[in-house]
Amino acid sequence: MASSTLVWLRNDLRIADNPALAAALRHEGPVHAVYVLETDRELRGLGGAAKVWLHESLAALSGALAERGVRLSFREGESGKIIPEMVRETKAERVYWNRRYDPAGRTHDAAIKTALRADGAEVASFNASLLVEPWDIATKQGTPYGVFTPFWTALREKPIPDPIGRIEKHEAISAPALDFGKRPAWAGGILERWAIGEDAAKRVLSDFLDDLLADYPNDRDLPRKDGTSRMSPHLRFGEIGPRQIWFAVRHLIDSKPSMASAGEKFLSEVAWREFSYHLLYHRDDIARHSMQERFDEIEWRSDSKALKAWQKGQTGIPIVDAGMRQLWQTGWMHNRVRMLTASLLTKNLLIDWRKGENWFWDTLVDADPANNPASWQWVAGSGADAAPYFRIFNPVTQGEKFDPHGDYVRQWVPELSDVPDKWVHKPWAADPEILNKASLKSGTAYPAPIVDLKASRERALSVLKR
Ligand SMILES: Cc1cc2nc3c(=O)[nH]c(=O)nc-3n(C[C@H](O)[C@H](O)[C@H](O)COP(=O)(O)OP(=O)(O)OC[C@H]3O[C@@H](n4cnc5c(N)ncnc54)[C@H](O)[C@@H]3O)c2cc1C
Repeated sequence: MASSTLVWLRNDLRIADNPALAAALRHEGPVHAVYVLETDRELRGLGGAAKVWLHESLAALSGALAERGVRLSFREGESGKIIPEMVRETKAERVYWNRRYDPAGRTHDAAIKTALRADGAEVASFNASLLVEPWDIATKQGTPYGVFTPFWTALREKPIPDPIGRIEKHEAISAPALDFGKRPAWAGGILERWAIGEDAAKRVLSDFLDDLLADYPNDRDLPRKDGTSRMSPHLRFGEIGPRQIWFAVRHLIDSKPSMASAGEKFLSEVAWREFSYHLLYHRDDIARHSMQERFDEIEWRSDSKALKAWQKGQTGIPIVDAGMRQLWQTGWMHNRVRMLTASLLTKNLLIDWRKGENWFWDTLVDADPANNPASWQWVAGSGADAAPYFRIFNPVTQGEKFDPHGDYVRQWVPELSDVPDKWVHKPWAADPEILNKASLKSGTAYPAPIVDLKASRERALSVLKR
């Protein structure tokens, strides 16, 4: 009987354009796949919302793999032990996986690779999750990029490999039942909102390109509109890869040149993800260390009451509370509002960006090892190519600009449903009668702001400029 191959799945939960899986299926013998929910101490474990997504995604993938003759196993524990065990159990002579790019993950994988090779296995790794490997893109001086725009210019010059076309199939097997344990009670809002898995990812992309891309440059900043792709959790778990997105947009532009500028804008956002991965790969643990060292000297405030109010969407600043409630209920938040909530925490409340990053890590379905810390550091001002420390978002004027009629606020903060547009982003300035009426109607009073926006802005400027 031909020898077997083990595919170790991580952030690549798809059949199409999955180089490790495609390589395994080119061999004749049995192909096994495993996902390990890793508990190794040196690795960052998944957050709660991401785990909910993961389980649904694996359940969908298990069926699709079985149709191609691949049995998926789900294990929880230390991958450093489980992968060699699986190799023994399946008598695999080959082990394939797609790469990850965080420093701890890379060191971990390199050690596993060395141990497996010492035991005689053939081990190979591939690129499933980036357009260009981080070591294949560098400045003229040969150094990594620290600024987005030249990075994007360089990326556009690079040849992007076509997604893998045909994939071999082995004889179908029946899909194994996977045991993920009990689903948390709060998962309902996430499962209601999202269709999860590779087929859903393809549908979401195609609907976005057909219906929303043309208006994306304008609509992407309006939180009430469904004007962005919502591809982020699908990309996070690799239910779709960036090469598939890249070529779908390029083909669309070729067939419909009027879509060129919207298509380019969308691809430039996908390139921000690439840039985050470039930073993740080249910098030292961006979830723990500020990229600009002086930010690790800042005396951040310790204010657990304010942190809790922020997490629960009870700060009294409407657009911030709307965003934090959207996050809690659906596992996702609009990009503009992510910036505003992060700015309130790190600037007005002067709370360490890592506290916010951790909360997002636990509550976002798209919690991404590169995008999350890189974006938090961008807002805090501590990152590469970050907003300068003195750029502090004003959530009132931002709300008035991007949610002019307060539709987004009213959707997530029902206490403000009856507050007129003029006051919806600054209810503290309205006649108390108006607020009393609104809270009587909704049955809950909306809190007063936990921080004075003007005074806290001054405080942030004086602390951050030191
Ligand atoms: C504080 C903060 C935390 C964030 N945390 C995450 C995170 O954990 N995971 C995550 O995927 N994104 C994160 N982002 C970036 C961005 O908000 C999301 O990628 C975007 O809102 C996802 O929605 P979408 O797929 O509809 O985006 P679209 O506008 O449709 O963009 C398409 C894709 O491009 C990428 N992209 C878009 N904007 C950015 C950006 N600013 N930076 C990096 N990549 C981008 C994403 O992969 C996204 O799915 C964060 C932003 C901020 C300000």
